[in-house]
Amino acid sequence: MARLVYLMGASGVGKDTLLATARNRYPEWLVAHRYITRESGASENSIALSAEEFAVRRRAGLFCLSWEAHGLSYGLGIELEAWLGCETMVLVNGSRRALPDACRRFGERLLPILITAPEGLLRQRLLARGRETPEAIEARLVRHRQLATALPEVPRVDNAGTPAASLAALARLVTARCVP
Ligand SMILES: Nc1ncnc2c1ncn2[C@@H]1O[C@H](COP(=O)(O)OP(=O)(O)O)[C@@H](O)[C@H]1O
Ligand SMILES: O=P(O)(O)OC[C@H]1O[C@H](OP(=O)(O)OP(=O)(O)O)[C@H](O)[C@@H]1O
Repeated sequence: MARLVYLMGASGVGKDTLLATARNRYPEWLVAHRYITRESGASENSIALSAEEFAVRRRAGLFCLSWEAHGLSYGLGIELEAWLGCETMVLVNGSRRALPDACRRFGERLLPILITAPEGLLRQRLLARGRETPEAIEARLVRHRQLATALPEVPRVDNAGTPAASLAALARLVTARCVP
């Protein structure tokens, strides 16, 4: 069965970096791009849309999943469902708050995984990434604190170490849950 590996975790925890590492090591894993109402950052490969463009596409049903966070809109395109239809494994950078919608849309094909790192490291990484202002970074950490103890039942990958170590942990999880 095709699976949608749905990575979640605080902003700055390293989801996009892990996806880029995965894409490099496992070209057969399809990493889906996101549509976001901001420019793409260096550690990701997202498609920038204006708020108006995003709204038009949402109304037209072009997103299989969309959510709002940090004053921005995020969407995953319906193309992803065609990819799943080809019995491929698809990986996405998702939202914890959008997980119930993802479960409804993808059912048993969904494999949710929480990426974790201590808050001090998140702040350090967000500051080093330099995409947001210090105020916006603090707001992201506040959102994270509200969600820090959420989803105790979801399998986790600790990303306090190297991307290579996290990729190995992710691959073990995916193999255990997805390979018959
Ligand atoms: N395992 C890691 N070790 C050190 N730095 C990392 C690691 N993972 C990510 N980073 C760095 O942390 C910052 C945030 O990572 P990013 O992948 O953009 O996070 P997210 O997609 O979860 O917001 C980036 O500058 C990235 O280079
Ligand atoms: O419901 P939450 O789990 O808090 O997630 C909210 C959003 O925040 C993160 O995006 P962000 O713009 O920070 O970019 P990122 O994906 O690079 O972190 C994450 O990827 C989600 O899109």
